Amino acid sequence: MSDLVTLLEIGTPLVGTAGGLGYARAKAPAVYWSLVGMPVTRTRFAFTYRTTMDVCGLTVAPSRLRAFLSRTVTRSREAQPVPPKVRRVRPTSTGLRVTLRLPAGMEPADIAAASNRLRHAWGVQAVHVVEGKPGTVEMRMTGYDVLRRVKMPRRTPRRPMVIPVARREDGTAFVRDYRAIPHALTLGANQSGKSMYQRNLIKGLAERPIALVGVDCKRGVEQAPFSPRLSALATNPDEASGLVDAIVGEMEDRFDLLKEHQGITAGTPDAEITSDIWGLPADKRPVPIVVLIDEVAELFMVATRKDEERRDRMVTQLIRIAQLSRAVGIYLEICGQRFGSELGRGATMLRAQLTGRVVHRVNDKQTAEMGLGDIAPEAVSVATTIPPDRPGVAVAGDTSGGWSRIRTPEISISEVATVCRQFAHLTPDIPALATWRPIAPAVSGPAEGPSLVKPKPVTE
Ligand SMILES: Nc1ncnc2c1ncn2[C@@H]1O[C@H](COP(=O)(O)OP(=O)(O)OP(=O)(O)O)[C@@H](O)[C@H]1O
Repeated sequence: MSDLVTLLEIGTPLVGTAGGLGYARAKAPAVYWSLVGMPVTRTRFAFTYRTTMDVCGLTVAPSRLRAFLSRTVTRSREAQPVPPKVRRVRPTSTGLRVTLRLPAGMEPADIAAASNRLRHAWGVQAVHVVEGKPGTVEMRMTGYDVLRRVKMPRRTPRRPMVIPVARREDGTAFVRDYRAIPHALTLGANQSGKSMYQRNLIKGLAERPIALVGVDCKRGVEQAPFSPRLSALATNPDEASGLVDAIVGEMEDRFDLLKEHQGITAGTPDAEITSDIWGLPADKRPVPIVVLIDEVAELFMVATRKDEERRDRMVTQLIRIAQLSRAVGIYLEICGQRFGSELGRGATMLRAQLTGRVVHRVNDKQTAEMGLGDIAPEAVSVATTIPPDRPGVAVAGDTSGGWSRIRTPEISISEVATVCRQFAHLTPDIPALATWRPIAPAVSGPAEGPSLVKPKPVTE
């Protein structure tokens, strides 16, 4: 049987030129996988599954009934050890997905512990093990390094508040699901790929009926190109302070709206009382708002006592938003190089509310711990080993303690700016933000006009 596999492996390259196949494998790994790698791996898997699982210690002793049947029907003295039953094998554009039914006495961690041995046995790039329904696991094999040149999967979730941002190393899409994880933090050293991550996110958000608010204290160099799709943009800490106050105002208005609706529904039999905006009728529901804060440390910097007061006030307001705003559809997306107690009062309290974590390459273990230590401690060391020649690679942790390596597709700032212009008609008019004006600069100089605020009618 293994001869047949070897024949396939040797014979296939002989059909074309060996050099040509090597070239295809390096330059177009997805095409190579579909045409060559997948049929070879599938055959190899089918013919070697039982022996591979046996040598990897992934079998259990047969039940008494099986041993009895084996003795009486096949007349063999010894019944074979039993590997997990293969429920389903599904080829994908990046690998093979195999669903296994676990025999009694085996747990998903047993398969996960052997994933490196399995990868070598079947000659694939990686084997990831994901728990399924009780008693089942899915082995996700990838045929090539899907993080080398990233393309998003063709089929990604299409729910309004679920934004595909990057690809996981098991080939699936990494999504930002705002209703499941309202607030998130992205960390990383210089040139590690944080802005690329935000660009991918903004591109996905811009295409949906969601309000985007920017805070970019690098004078707006990252976010100003996206201004046709931003409901407001603050480009220095003073403006940011005013904008955060305006967002708190909007949050309070939305709570009043919810309360008012509860009053109406309380008197109406059969009407559902809701405690968040998603339970409101669509025509009454305010548009969700995502607040994108780039380089958060800038908001904490202080030079004078007056700055310190402003900083403390703004951080308190941000903590209030992070604690309360989920119910009213306001979400925070914060990005920075580090986010620890050294930033100042309130930093760790705010960080604790940002439960979505993505950590790019970092310069020290301490920064990785700031991002992942409290939610996925095993992932801390993984984040410290991201190589500098792979910008955009990051470790995404989730609140269940799980984590995965991800990478965003490369996209230029002008491509995202084009998408923002194309979808500018989705930029909603948010009353509380419409009253916000950038605070006049403290030092004399050309005053920045109120053009930073762009209320626009919603045309859906
Ligand atoms: N996913 C990716 N794939 C390929 N190249 C990437 C990816 N992400 C980032 N890069 C490249 O890495 C470089 C740094 O990316 P980016 O500007 O996003 O990093 P950053 O962390 O925001 O840096 P800084 O903190 O200095 O602003 C850029 O040249 C960018 O093109």
